[in-house]
Amino acid sequence: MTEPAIELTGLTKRFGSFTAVDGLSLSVERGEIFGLLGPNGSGKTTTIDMISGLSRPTSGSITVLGTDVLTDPRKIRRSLGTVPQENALYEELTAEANLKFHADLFEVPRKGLDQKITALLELAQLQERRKSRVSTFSGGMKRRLALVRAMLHEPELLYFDEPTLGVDVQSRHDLWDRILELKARGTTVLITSNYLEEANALCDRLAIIDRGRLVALDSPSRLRHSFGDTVLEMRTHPTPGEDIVRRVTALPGVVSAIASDGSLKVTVEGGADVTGKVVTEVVGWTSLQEIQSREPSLDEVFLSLTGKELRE
Ligand SMILES: Nc1ncnc2c1ncn2[C@@H]1O[C@H](COP(=O)(O)OP(=O)(O)OP(=O)(O)O)[C@@H](O)[C@H]1O
Repeated sequence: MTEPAIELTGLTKRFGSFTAVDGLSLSVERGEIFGLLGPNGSGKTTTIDMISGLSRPTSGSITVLGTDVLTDPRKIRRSLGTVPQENALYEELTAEANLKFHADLFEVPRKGLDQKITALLELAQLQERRKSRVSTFSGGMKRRLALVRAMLHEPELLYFDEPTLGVDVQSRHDLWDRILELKARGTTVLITSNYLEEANALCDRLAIIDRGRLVALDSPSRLRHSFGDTVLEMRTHPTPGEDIVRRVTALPGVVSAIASDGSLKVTVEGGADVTGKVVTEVVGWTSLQEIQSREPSLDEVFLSLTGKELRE
């Protein structure tokens, strides 16, 4: 069996008496898109810095593509492509010059470089803008260029920090397609994101971390269903009081019930049977004007696990 792309065991980082990453153990399989999610300050960047060999753990171990990061951080940097949040492109240079500059930095052989740049600009859908200055690009175009620049030295593992932060909806979908294409070519992709819809659309598996600890790790769909099967959104008049919320919460199969502003949101497990009981209880106490049922969202799972919204 091939070893995982990344394996963290008991990874811990302390800054003085503050523990930023606290005994984190997980593995990222080769060829998957893996998302690291957590509220602000939960330890994502600190974890990535340790995986990239930029910062030393206080304790624990990290293996990347079979190599111990602590003994050979230079090797890791060569097998890792990184797309930082701020792109770090040279705005006054053309797209092509940016790629050539990076190729020199990573000692990419000159032979075949032009063809490689052409192929990457095609992947980024920027072939027509090869000779344009980056300062004339939209946010999405810059993000796509930064992505293919990180692929120049053909890394097996790509780290993408907040892939679509600050880009418009159309560009977001383009970027997602590019990332999925890289996965189809066999690249392992690690992303950090504050955007749950993105994590849902892209990731095979997600790790949710809070205060430096792993609180959940699974596929987006299994994470959603670990929280309940169905969310019932009910519009009522008047807003249900605490006593109704308590009664509904006590029903078998009810995971949670929250009342606010003329509505009651109930998460249930167990389908129509439970829904019927919830409705009977609610109509006994207040007037039910509308009911909708849907799948739980990742935001709700995240909130229930960490007590915080992901985007603050
Ligand atoms: N060099 C440092 N010295 C002291 N504390 C630090 C240092 N670097 C990070 N921290 C603290 O460690 C915690 C985790 O920070 P980190 O940047 O890893 O979080 P994050 O999950 O990446 O947050 P964000 O989503 O805001 O980028 C924070 O409380 C931060 O203040």
